[in-house]
Amino acid sequence: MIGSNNEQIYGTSVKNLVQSAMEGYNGTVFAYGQTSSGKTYTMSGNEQQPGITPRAIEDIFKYIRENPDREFLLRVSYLEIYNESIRDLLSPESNDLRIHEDKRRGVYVSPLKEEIVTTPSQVMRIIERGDHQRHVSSTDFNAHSSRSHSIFQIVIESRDRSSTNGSPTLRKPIPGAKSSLAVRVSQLNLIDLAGSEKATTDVERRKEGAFINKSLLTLGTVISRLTEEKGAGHIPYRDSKLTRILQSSLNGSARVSVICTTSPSYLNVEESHNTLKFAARVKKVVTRAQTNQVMDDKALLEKYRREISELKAQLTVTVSQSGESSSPSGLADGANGAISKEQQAEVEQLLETERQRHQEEISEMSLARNALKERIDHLTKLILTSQSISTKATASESPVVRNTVETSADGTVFEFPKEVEMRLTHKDAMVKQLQSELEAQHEKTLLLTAALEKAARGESVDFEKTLGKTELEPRERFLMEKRASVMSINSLNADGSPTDAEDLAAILAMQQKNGHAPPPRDRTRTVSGLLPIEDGDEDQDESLMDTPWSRAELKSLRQAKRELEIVVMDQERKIEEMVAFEDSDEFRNIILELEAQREKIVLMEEEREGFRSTVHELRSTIRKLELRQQHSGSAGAGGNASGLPVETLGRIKDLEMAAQRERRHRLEEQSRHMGKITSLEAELTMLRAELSVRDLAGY
Ligand SMILES: Nc1ncnc2c1ncn2[C@@H]1O[C@H](COP(=O)(O)OP(=O)(O)OP(=O)(O)O)[C@@H](O)[C@H]1O
Repeated sequence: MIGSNNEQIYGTSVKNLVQSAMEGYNGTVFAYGQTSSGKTYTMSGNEQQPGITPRAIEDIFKYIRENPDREFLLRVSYLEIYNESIRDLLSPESNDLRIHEDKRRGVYVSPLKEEIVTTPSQVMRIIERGDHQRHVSSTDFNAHSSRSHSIFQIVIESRDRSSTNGSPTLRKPIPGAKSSLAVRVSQLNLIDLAGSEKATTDVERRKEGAFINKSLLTLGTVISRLTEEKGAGHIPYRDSKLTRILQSSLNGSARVSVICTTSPSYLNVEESHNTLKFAARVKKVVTRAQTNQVMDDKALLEKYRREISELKAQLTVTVSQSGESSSPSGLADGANGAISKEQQAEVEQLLETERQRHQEEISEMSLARNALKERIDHLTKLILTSQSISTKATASESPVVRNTVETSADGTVFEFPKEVEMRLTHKDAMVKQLQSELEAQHEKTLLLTAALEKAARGESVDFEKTLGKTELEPRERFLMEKRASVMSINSLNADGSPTDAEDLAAILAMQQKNGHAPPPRDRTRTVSGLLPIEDGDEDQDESLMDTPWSRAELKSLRQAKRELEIVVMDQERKIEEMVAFEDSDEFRNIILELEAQREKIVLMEEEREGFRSTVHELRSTIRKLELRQQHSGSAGAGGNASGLPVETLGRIKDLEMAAQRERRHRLEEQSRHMGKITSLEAELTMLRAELSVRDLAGY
């Protein structure tokens, strides 16, 4: 249709076919026409005008939503026929896949990769991935010409939900009634054929053209034979890979829709005429499509359903067994009557062995139970029902479980549950808070050091005030706050983040191996207390993701989280060590001694002051005596040069010498005290250095 829009084409030629495919009829849609006439535009379209493929996918999921009485399983594959060889576009390393034929399935190709899909966006991502692998090149007419035939196939399996009744194995099989558990399997093929051009200058293109022409020529012949009035004789399906693959669709058992595209250009009138002739022939092909009921175990849906019910039955058995295992053993009863001590010890030994065996059995069963649950969840997620699709849609709209989507360098799309990210952010905040508290503590230590240095220099320091400054909160409260911080981190662990004591122990062991300080002895107890192992944590994480989750990515997130926990523990340890050091007798003794020294210095200062005033007094006495002597000398009295009596002079000399001796003694004493303060200070510095080295080694 020239200039027609994709919505119109889909509505008139494809919508009903998709509906039939959902009801169990095979369906094939292909776009046929010369190069650059709009085949790819019709099949894929663009954002403004989505083509047949995205519209069909939307309708498939809409159908599932609107049919609550059936359950579905969707598988997709994407193939390409290039130069008469078949490649799997979802497994690009594949080369020339073989075509199989059997009575039941007819002619088919087994793709290397068939993906089970649960959302429309997942299907579109798969198509995008396959498109990157397609053979596209520039022709004389089209810069992005498809050089291959592409076949996007959706296998739709469905079954009546009432026939499963939630638990198919509980139903009694009705002898001979095969169809009671019948599954409908249909295929929807969406095919974008390559265009052909008559002439090209490029050798490679000429070879491609020959193959493309061969396939399309055979397609034309097959269609012609199918419409011959006398009834088809030999139909050359085998003459090309394309007709071979389409054999099941073209032989009348499927619904087929052919979209013929023509170029509006006058220059292409001949090709357009050929296309229209092809379209006219195709219109005459009569098909008698019928639904495909599958009764054997080839149907995946049936297989999954059966597997789920078997697993559920196993789970029930495991649960009841574990219940029995955990019930107390009857061995203890009646064994205590009149038995000897040895017998009693033997019974106790037996009980202990029995208890251990039960414990092991219980843990094995719980592992098996988790594995079963996981498999059931996985299979149930793959089976689509109207309810599961709506739940998915609601979940993706919900702001609480919205996922963070990231695309890696190779284009892989990862979806991270927002909750996991939030937990990590919380932990970051906690670690930051602890770090700032550590810094505050460090500042307090600096204040104390400065005060001690001042005291050592002989300056007066108000220790009460300094200590008051550094102890704004009582020590007990400080410790309690630390513990509260750590406990709130633990509670984050407990609310679903998976922790694994063994992994943690391995990380700690690695740290020790790398020469880092081992955790304190009682730390092992704290570790297990800090990191409780929650049964079913993994399940919980799995349940956070209703989209495919990269296990490796999850593992590295868990690892990062555990490393953060270790950092937090180390910080707690450092804080405790610091506080313990400040609480220690060693630290207190140093402070007391410094105080005593300071008091001694103050006393010495006072004494020195006393001496100074004595000397001053003596000097003034001497001065007075000298003046008096001068006065009496002028009055004619005899005596020595100073005019003072000899005893007085001797006494003054003695006093002066005693003062000198005392001064020397005080100075010596003072320097001795100073020496002691310096050595104490050195000792304190050494202790601090040792503490810092231990802290560093702790990282
Ligand atoms: N109905 C249409 N409306 C608007 N643009 C169209 C329409 N059909 C085709 N085009 C444009 O024409 C160009 C060629 O179309 P397209 O690539 O779909 O051709 P093709 O038949 O797939 O070619 P080839 O066989 O070489 O792959 C594209 O740029 C496409 O966007």
